[in-house]
Amino acid sequence: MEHFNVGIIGSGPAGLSAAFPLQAAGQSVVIVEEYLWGGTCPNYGCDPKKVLLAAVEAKEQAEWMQHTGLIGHNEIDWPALMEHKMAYTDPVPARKIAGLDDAGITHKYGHAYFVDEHTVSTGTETFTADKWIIATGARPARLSVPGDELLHDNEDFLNLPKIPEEVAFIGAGFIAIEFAGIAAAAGAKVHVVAKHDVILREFDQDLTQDLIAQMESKGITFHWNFDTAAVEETADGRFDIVAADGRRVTSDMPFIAAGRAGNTEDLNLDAAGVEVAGNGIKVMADLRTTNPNIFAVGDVAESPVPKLTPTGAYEARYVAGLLTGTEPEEISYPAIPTMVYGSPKLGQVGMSAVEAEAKGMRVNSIDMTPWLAYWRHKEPIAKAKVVLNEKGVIIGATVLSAEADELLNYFTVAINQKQDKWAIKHNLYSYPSIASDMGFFA
Ligand SMILES: Cc1cc2nc3c(=O)[nH]c(=O)nc-3n(C[C@H](O)[C@H](O)[C@H](O)COP(=O)(O)OP(=O)(O)OC[C@H]3O[C@@H](n4cnc5c(N)ncnc54)[C@H](O)[C@@H]3O)c2cc1C
Ligand SMILES: NC(=O)c1ccc[n+]([C@@H]2O[C@H](COP(=O)([O-])OP(=O)(O)OC[C@H]3O[C@@H](n4cnc5c(N)ncnc54)[C@H](O)[C@@H]3O)[C@@H](O)[C@H]2O)c1
Repeated sequence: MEHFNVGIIGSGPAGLSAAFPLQAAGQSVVIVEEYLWGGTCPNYGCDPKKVLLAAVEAKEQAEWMQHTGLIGHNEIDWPALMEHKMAYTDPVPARKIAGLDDAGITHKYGHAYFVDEHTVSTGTETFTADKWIIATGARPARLSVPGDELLHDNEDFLNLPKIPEEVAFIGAGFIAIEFAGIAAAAGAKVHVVAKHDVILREFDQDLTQDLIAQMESKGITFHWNFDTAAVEETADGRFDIVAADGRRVTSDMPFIAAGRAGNTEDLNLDAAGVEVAGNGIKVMADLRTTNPNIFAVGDVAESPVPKLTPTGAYEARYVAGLLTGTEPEEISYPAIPTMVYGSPKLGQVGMSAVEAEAKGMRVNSIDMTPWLAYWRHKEPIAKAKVVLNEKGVIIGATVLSAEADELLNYFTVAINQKQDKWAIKHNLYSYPSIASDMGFFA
């Protein structure tokens, strides 16, 4: 039986982000993966979504600029766009394995489960390690209603060979809003089936109203307060999502986008003394599980941060540092930007405007549509709400715009570096650009 200093279960952004620094620090490392090397984000999550979004963004920009220097109508050629996406995603697993080989990290393929607190098996091979890191990620949460098995998931959407004429997304969170925008731009008739009367409940509900209006203007239909009771196949081979009150949403392909559940069940955690809590694995302030020799990071860890690629990778690097003596006994997180890649994009970092207003703090609400960076594309909507403390230091920002992802990163740096308006103006940025407007916010 092979023995390692550290074993890692799962090769997503979290698992891989632990493996490399541990190996570089002289630890012997084994990493086990049961499906696609690289995990959710690069294979069937963030990255393929953003490849598809490139065509959506180009199409939208061209539409805004009709008769302002551009003429002619662009359409998304879905099969060609999918081929473009595959050219990015298909090589991912092999590239990840090559990276592990280059670093000399042992990698094993198979479903890993605990035999005891130091021993993990894939059924065909068994290894021991002094410490284990669980980085098994999450999967789509399912509905316990009749017909749930008829629903497709994020991986199916991101691999669709052709875009159906009519699609429906159950859920009103990140995935439903992002995929609805992509499907609508690709020519599908789109339904968003929302359990309540809000979307993206963790975001500014003033700006989500603008986002809803933008989505409706693209023909997306919202079905509010829709309590899904069943999914049924119709006589003509289509699918009905049926509400408890009898309403029906019919489409060619219904998708589930109702949150994610941590992959905890098939790990035989009891054998290792690891407890689950809520939607994942219970962790302490140093990301140790209830077994001090076993850690959990990323989507599967019930840590108090949004479940995103950067947060998972950050937790993994922290544990690697903790195990090699370079990190303290408690993790502390920097400001975490969250970004919904909708049409337009909506992102938030630091203190929200709602929280700031409740505390009587200063919030600058800014309409950026006349600003050069937005006006030149004729962007229909571009708004920011910026929270400043009593010293004029930016402590929070929410942005709604096609450019929100890049702008939010500058706010994130400003918040982490506690930049006041003088510090912000002390940076020189290429002009004119999204960044060169930073001085206007403080
Ligand atoms: C559609 C979609 C879009 C997203 N977009 C974004 C985005 O734009 N930005 C962002 O920051 N985040 C985004 N996310 C979230 C992001 O993908 C996750 O937060 C991130 O992948 C979590 O990394 P992880 O390593 O914890 O888990 P994962 O990436 O899920 O990796 C876990 C790995 O563990 C493997 N595994 C599980 N159980 C076992 C086992 N028993 N044995 C062996 N292997 C096992 C799995 O096969 C998987 O490869 C998106 C997610 C989805 C679904
Ligand atoms: N841009 C990004 O960073 C990004 C993009 C996609 C996914 N993600 C990650 O993946 C996670 C999963 O995305 P998601 O959109 O599935 O989840 P989510 O948590 O963002 O939203 C879940 C939605 O499903 C709804 N819902 C819950 N139970 C329901 C039910 N029984 N019937 C109908 N609706 C129900 C909720 O009201 C909510 O609107 C995100 O929370 C995020 O961590 C991130």
